Amino acid sequence: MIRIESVKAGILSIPSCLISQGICAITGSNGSGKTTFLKLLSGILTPAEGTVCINGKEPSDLKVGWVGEYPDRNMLFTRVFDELASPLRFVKLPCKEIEKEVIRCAKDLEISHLLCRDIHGLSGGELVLVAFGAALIAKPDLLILDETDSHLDDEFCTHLDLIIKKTGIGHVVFSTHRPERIAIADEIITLKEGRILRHSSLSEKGSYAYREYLDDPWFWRRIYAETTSGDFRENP
Ligand SMILES: Nc1ncnc2c1ncn2[C@@H]1O[C@H](COP(=O)(O)OP(=O)(O)OP(=O)(O)O)[C@@H](O)[C@H]1O
Repeated sequence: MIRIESVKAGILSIPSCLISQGICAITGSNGSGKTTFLKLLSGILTPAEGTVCINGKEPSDLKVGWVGEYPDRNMLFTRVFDELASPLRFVKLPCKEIEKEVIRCAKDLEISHLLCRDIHGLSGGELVLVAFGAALIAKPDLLILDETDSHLDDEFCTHLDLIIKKTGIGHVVFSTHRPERIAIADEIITLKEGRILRHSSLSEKGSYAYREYLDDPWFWRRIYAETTSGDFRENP
């Protein structure tokens, strides 16, 4: 559970907010505070007032994975293998174990063929997968995706969604400008000028009759199930 109480941080002003375990989408127009909100959850930004508590701990005490819109800007190594291995090398895991974990991670993400490649020659989608792998390999308590889907096509997003669903990470929080991406979310927070305009949850099934469909996760799951062979069919 993520618990935000009486927080003021940058543009954000949030009296109270609870986010259950699962996948949470953050939406809102440009400059509404989405990245600031994600920075607050990750511990990159400390609130000027109030508290943020995730599973009973402060964000700085958690393992957080972060994948941004331009993942190569945060990559430290040239070879894909080394980038994936870096979080494990930093915690001084034995070499044999690191190699095993990197190979497993690459296989899960279907990027084994990229392990020996230079990151500078990768496509945007491939870069996202490598950044995603480097975030996942450390088994984070919280995975944050900041507009990671901005430059990805639908098929690629579906691939990422299935991986996200399989990770079993307690909290995944992502920001997006693409309404259909809400299909994967269990909760949606819509920000406006640093305030929470709406906070919807899948557990409120049937409560959307008078709301805008674009904010309704059930609406997008139904569309998703009707238009793909994805594995969210059981939900709508
Ligand atoms: N370090 C900072 N110093 C001053 N203002 C900031 C800082 N970081 C963000 N802001 C401002 O806070 C507001 C919200 O920014 P933020 O990046 O959180 O919005 P966003 O919803 O992610 O926007 P976008 O969709 O355009 O990426 C913006 O007006 C931005 O200029």
